[in-house]
Amino acid sequence: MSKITIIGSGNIGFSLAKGLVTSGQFKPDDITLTRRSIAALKEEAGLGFRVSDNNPEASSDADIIVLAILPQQLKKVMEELKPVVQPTQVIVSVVSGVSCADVKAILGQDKIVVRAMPNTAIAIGQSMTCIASDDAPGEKVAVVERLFEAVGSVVIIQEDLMTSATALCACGIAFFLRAIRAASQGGVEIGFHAHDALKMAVQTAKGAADLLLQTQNHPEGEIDKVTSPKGCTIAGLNEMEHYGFSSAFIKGIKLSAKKAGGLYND
Ligand SMILES: NC(=O)C1=CN([C@@H]2O[C@H](COP(=O)(O)OP(=O)(O)OC[C@H]3O[C@@H](n4cnc5c(N)ncnc54)[C@H](O)[C@@H]3O)[C@@H](O)[C@H]2O)C=CC1
Ligand SMILES: O=C(O)[C@@H]1CCC=N1
Repeated sequence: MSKITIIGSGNIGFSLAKGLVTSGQFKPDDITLTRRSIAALKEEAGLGFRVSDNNPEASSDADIIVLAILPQQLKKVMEELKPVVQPTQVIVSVVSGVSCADVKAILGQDKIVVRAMPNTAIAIGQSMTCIASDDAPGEKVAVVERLFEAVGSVVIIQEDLMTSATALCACGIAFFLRAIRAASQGGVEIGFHAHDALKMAVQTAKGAADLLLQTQNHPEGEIDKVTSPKGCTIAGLNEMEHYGFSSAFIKGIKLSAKKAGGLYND
């Protein structure tokens, strides 16, 4: 069983830790979570995770070190870790906009660095995680692939597509959540109590996603099955398109991708 240290128990770091335990492949005791203050790690400690406010100490005996801090916090943390990180350890960075070369520039060219871009559904084993490395595919990348397969789906991509993956998948979960909220707000306007409207919108979204996952059909093919001629679905869809629904989604994803690429030196 690997020992994992997650530097930065924030939204994604803690979600990853919870997902790994829920997967049954790790015990809380196998995972160390760090923050700048121990007092901020009360919830983590209560769940049985190891906790620390000392990044070098927490990383020294880990098989896998996950960097899960903000891009702006990374340089300082890497300087702290530099004296302890070994070439036998696998460093996984989930930090947006920071390349493997950026990490190696501080931690050393002999280090194994793999980038991973998960989303917060990792907490329930439903992440879409993209993985990239600037090294030739090998056993260490396979280790990271298996780690993230325990908590969702994995696609291995070229490193230059990592900011695009950030926008589509990591930011993307927020975009779909906002779409669900909008649907539920529409539901309230047409007569449902908020909690019913939300439940209906959530299950409808889940059904749409599962339909595509299970049939592998194209969304437009499934939409064609819903839009009866002269019917109410096509009327609603076209009204949304007149107001720029698809265009707004595409523009949002493009802006997120642009922003994701520039966060390290922000
Ligand atoms: N939130 C998300 O859905 C995703 C975030 N990411 C990336 O993950 C990274 C973290 O993002 P979030 O979790 O959203 O941010 P966050 O702010 O929730 O988490 C960062 C954590 O790092 C801790 N931290 C700060 N300085 C530290 C230090 N010196 N030592 C130890 N811990 C320290 C903070 O206390 C905080 O708990 C970012 O680089 C982001 O781009 C990647 C994929 C998804
Ligand atoms: O908003 C952000 O910058 C981070 C990266 C991807 C998801 N959250």
